[in-house]
Amino acid sequence: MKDIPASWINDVVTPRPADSYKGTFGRVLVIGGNAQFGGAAIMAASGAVYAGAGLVSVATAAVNRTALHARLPEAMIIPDDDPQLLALIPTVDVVAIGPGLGTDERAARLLTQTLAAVAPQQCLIIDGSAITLIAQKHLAVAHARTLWTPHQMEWQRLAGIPISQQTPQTNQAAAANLPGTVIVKSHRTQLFTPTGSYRNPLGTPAMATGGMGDTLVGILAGFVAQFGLNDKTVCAAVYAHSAVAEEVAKRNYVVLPSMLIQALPAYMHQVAEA
Ligand SMILES: NC(=O)C1=CN([C@@H]2O[C@H](COP(=O)(O)OP(=O)(O)OC[C@H]3O[C@@H](n4cnc5c(N)ncnc54)[C@H](O)[C@@H]3O)[C@@H](O)[C@H]2O)[C@@H](O)CC1
Ligand SMILES: Nc1ncnc2c1ncn2[C@@H]1O[C@H](COP(=O)(O)OP(=O)(O)O)[C@@H](O)[C@H]1O
Ligand SMILES: [Mg+2]
Repeated sequence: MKDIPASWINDVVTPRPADSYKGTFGRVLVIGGNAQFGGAAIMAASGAVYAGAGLVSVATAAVNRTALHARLPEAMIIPDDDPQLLALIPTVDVVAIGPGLGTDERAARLLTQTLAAVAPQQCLIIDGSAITLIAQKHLAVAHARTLWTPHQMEWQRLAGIPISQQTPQTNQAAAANLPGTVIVKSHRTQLFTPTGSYRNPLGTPAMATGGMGDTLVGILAGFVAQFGLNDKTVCAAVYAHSAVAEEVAKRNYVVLPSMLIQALPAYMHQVAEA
């Protein structure tokens, strides 16, 4: 397992072409946020918008509409029980499901519908409650372009490896049984792609606050939407999330997701101009 090279973020985040428009930078759909966890969907969508995704939509419980619009007017919203959602899914580049989704029957239905509707060329990010549901209900996922983002407890549920036995070796063996890339989040996150394994050398305990993983989902979605799905882009997104947090933590005891999101465009500018 090798550390993500510091140079990769510079390879990925480069100046934008002059003859571009919002369509150049991809479409993201975040599916999540029940009545209890609406903030998770807002943080994920914000991560995608502030990372530079061209267009971001959120399918969430209707009760979250006002809060989402007030916090993030750049995002479009569709109630998660709207039949039009199934027609929206094939129109995006990245579908990210799970932040704040919950694990009730309504959430399970949304998840199975989404898994069935995603097309092979689309990137699917599976996070949070969606991972817990897949583990609980033994749902089959065969989508090759999947990014899994479990924290250690979600990984225990999904892979069956107790947290105390999660090593690069055991994690790699379990990741090989899943399609796509697995990002096992911890204070030093590990990534297992079909072709390599990487460790994130960055991150700070100032990041240990609710919503930090939801934010990573958005940044991953924004990076993949703009820069394409490959190991370098995925590693760069994980690296950028922690690099921005380390920067903000130089002046702050705790880094809230909203602080990280706010600081992200300046960090990407600095990287692109370097
Ligand atoms: N403001 C919001 O709306 C928030 C919503 N959230 C959503 O809440 C749902 C439940 O997720 P949770 O992760 O809170 O609950 P989970 O029950 O899935 O996981 C938390 C449990 O895992 C244990 N754990 C062990 N190692 C861990 C590690 N390295 N990192 C994290 N947990 C570890 C914790 O002690 C705890 O018992 C998800 O859909 C998530 O997206 C959370 O992101 C928190 C913020
Ligand atoms: N002590 C720490 N050091 C470095 N990174 C951390 C630390 N604690 C949490 N993180 C990062 O914060 C994120 C937490 O994700 P997760 O537990 O899914 O949060 P949530 O579901 O509340 O949004 C992960 O990216 C993890 O790597
Ligand atoms: Mg999480």
